[in-house]
Amino acid sequence: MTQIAYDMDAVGLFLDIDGTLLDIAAKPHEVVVPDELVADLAALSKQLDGALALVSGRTIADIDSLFGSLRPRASGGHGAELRANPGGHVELATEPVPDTVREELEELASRNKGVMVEDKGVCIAVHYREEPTIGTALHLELAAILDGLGDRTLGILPGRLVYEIKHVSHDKGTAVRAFMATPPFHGRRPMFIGDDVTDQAGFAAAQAAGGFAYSVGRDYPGVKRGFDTPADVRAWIGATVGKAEAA
Ligand SMILES: O=P(O)(O)OC[C@H]1O[C@H](O[C@H]2O[C@H](CO)[C@@H](O)[C@H](O)[C@H]2O)[C@H](O)[C@@H](O)[C@@H]1O
Repeated sequence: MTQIAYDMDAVGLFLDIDGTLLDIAAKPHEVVVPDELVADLAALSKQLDGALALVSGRTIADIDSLFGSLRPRASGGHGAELRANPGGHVELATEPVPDTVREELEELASRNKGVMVEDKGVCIAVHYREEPTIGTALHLELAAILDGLGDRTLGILPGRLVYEIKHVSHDKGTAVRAFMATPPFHGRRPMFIGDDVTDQAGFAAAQAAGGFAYSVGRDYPGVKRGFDTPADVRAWIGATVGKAEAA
């Protein structure tokens, strides 16, 4: 199901990855990126004069490892990394998470079965997909770690059976604003498509700039449910590209 009937010509498109473009997998490296999706994203980016960016909690290096030749405009690490031009320089908007935090998280994972730490440098994901029932207790432990270190620049962002330890100064909203300030996005209407709590800053930034927000598979206040599944998003991208090619 797709609820988007907007003329894409003047849009700057921001796409989340996990749960939006890609089906959720048991482990981060087990996601499947269809070849057709890579080709369709390249065609759609061209159709939008380059005004398409992937905006993810993953690092840009990880995005590149998944999307092969695409090397898209992108933000990684929840706004901490920005690549303004395809295949270009990756700018870091924040410092890496301090080693003291990293060490505490590794120690926590070592004594909690089912907790997996994904160290992304600028942020750290603490996954608990293998033990979904421990979410509340894990959040309390993470909050205690950050309180103990007294570092108010870091916060906890909940995602899909994951807590992201990240700098509070940057998120998907800061990434959208940074892209919208420069070509080829400047002067277009932002459209953000995402599925997760972590996408809410992106939804809000797009709407605040006079644009659109569409959710995938879940409802968020003030956001239109655009799609039921990532397969629907992929089909919509394919159809949008197809329509342009047929015109
Ligand atoms: O902002 P996104 O592009 O949606 O990325 C969010 C996080 O995605 C990955 O974790 C999530 O997807 C995994 C694969 O489906 C799944 O196994 C995990 O449970 C999810 O939390 C990624 O590992 C994180 O680094 C991203 O922040």
